[in-house]
Amino acid sequence: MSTQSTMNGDTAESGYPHVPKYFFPTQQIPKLSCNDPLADELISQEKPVVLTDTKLCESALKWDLDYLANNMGNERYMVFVSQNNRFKYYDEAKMKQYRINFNPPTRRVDMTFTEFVKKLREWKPGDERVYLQQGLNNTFGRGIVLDFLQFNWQWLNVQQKKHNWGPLTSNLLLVGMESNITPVHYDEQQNFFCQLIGKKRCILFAPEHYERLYPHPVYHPHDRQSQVDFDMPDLEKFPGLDQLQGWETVIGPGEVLYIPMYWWHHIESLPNLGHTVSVNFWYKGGPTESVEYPLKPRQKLAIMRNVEKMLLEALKDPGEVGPLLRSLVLGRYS
Ligand SMILES: CCC[C@@H](CC(=O)O)C(=O)C(=O)O
Ligand SMILES: [Zn+2]
Repeated sequence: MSTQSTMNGDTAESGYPHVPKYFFPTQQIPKLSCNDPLADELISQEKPVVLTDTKLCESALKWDLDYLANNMGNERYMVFVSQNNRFKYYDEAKMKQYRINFNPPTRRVDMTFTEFVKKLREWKPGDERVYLQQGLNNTFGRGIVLDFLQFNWQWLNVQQKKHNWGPLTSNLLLVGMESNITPVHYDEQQNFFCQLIGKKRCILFAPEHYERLYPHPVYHPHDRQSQVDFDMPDLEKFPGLDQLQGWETVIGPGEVLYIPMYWWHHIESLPNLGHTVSVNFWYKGGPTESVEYPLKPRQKLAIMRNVEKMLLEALKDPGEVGPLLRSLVLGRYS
C-alpha cells in the first residue's frame, strides 16, 4: 500500500500538483482515440477508457457559466448544498422508508441558475458549497436544446447497439465548484461521462473491489455508496482497504470517460482550476444473452443486491438481516 502523502502538494498519479494522493495505489486509465479499435475492445469488455475525438458534446464546449445563465431560463434546478466539499448521494425515498437515524450530508435546494451562479461566484472559505445536478430536459432554454440536438447521437447510437446496451435513461448536467468531490460509489447503469469545462480527477475501482469498499446496506439511503471516507480510512473497521487498487485519470474539455456499470468511481473537480461542467449519458445495461460460468463480479453483485432485498422483504426489520446471514454462513459456508 503506497504511503499516505503529505498535503504539501505532492504530484499525485494525476500529474497535477496540490491533488492529494490517497492511501491506495492507482494505474492510469488508458486514453485512446474513439477510432482506435482497442477503445471498442475495452468498452465491450466493460473496462474503463478515456475517449478522445468523439465530438460527442462538441456543441456544449461553450457551456460556461455565462452561456448557461443566458440559456437556462428561469426554471429552478436541483442544487445540492454541503457544509464541506463532499456531495455523497442519498436516496430521499429510503430516508422515509426505514426508521433510521440518518442525517443527510447535503441538502437539496432548488434554485434558478442565476441564484446558483451568484452563490458560486461569491463563495469564500467557510461558506457552504454548491453543486448543480440537473437532468437535461425540455425546460431548458432554446440554445441549450439546440446544442443538445447537435450532440454526436450517431456515434452514441452505434456504441449502444455495438455493446448491446439498453436505452438511454438520462443526461445529467453537472456544474460544480473546484474541489467538489462525489465520493466513491457505483451506479447500475453504463455511463459515458463527458467533460465540458474544467478538469475532473476520476478514480475507478473494478466491481470485484466490493469487499474492499464496504457499500452501505441496500435498504440504506446511501445504498450503492461506500462507507469508507478516503480522507480518513478506518482500517480497523474496513480491513479490506489495504488491498484496494484503483485506476485514475484526469479528464478535460471534450474528453469522454466510459464508466462501466457497477464500477466504483470517485470524482473530484480539481482544486485551483475553477468550476467544472460535465454531462453524463446513463444507459440501462443490455439483456444478458447467454449466461457464462463462472459469473462476472458484476453479476454476483446484482445477486447480492437481490438477496438483501429479498431478505428485507421477508424479515421486514433491517436489524434481523445481519443475524440471519451470520447464522446462515458462519461455520457452514465460511
Ligand atoms: C450525480 C452524478 C455525479 C457524477 C460524478 C461527478 O461528476 O461528480 C457521477 O457519479 C456519475 O456521473 O455517475
Ligand atoms: Zn456515479
